[in-house]
Amino acid sequence: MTEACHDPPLLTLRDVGMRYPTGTTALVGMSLDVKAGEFVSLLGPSGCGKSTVLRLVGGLDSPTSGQIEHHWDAGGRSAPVGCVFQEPTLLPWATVWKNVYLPLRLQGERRSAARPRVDEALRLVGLEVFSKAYPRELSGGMKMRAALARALVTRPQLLMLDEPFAALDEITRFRLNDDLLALWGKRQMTALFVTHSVYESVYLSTRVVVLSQRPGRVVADIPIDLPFPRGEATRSDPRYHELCEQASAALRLAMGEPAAAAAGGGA
Ligand SMILES: Nc1ncnc2c1ncn2[C@@H]1O[C@H](COP(=O)(O)OP(=O)(O)OP(=O)(O)O)[C@@H](O)[C@H]1O
Repeated sequence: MTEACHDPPLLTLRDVGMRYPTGTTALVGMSLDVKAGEFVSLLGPSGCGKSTVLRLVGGLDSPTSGQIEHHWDAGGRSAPVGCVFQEPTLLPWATVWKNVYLPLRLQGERRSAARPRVDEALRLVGLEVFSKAYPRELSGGMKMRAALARALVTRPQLLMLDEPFAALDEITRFRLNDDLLALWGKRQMTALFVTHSVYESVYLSTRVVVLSQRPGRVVADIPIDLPFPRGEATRSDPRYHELCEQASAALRLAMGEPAAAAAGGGA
């Protein structure tokens, strides 16, 4: 998928700092490029500012220093960003179909015009037969699929995911990892994925970016050269384990542990 990358980067963070009005400095000197077609994971200790990066990129907050540049394609019908959070945050009183339709409805699109895109998003995540179900009738994994469909329905140029599978059991998580990668390949998307899991970050990504303890900044940028498609064979590939060790060592250093411990540690 790295072949799909081209210049200029879709997203550039240049020396970004973020100090909240409460006085907490979440980010200092954070620089990052994300090229079109990449799958970049942000890995870092709890509270280091990973979600803050997503908030800034999504325009929910403005950095207190530095710049964020986007090179969105302004001509097309696709939205700049789509977001998926750890909680699926579906409207409980609306069917799956209406939940997925919501972003288009908010853009003023009529139901009949939106139907093909909503149906397509549901098909992409394998929920087409549950379109009339209510969130309470879905499993945790299915709710997350619905949240993914809602993020995909606007065909975002950058899909941002904030620990989307953290609350799911391991089997469901592995399955959703594979489904997400299949979608990423099919849609030729660009993804920015926040996770605490070294294994998940290496499995999914073309690059793993490790952040320091708060205030967050990039301390390691690890290209993941595992071939696609990824699957069960990837998890037993010695190169996968080597890269997991490398990411794990970088994370331990980021957390202030000495290099010797970092070199020997697991995820
Ligand atoms: N709206 C806010 N107002 C004040 N402080 C905030 C706000 N949002 C986040 N913070 C603080 O900024 C720091 C970074 O938070 P952030 O949620 O970005 O970290 P994170 O790496 O995503 O954490 P986690 O991995 O635990 O989800 C934390 O100390 C947090 O308390």
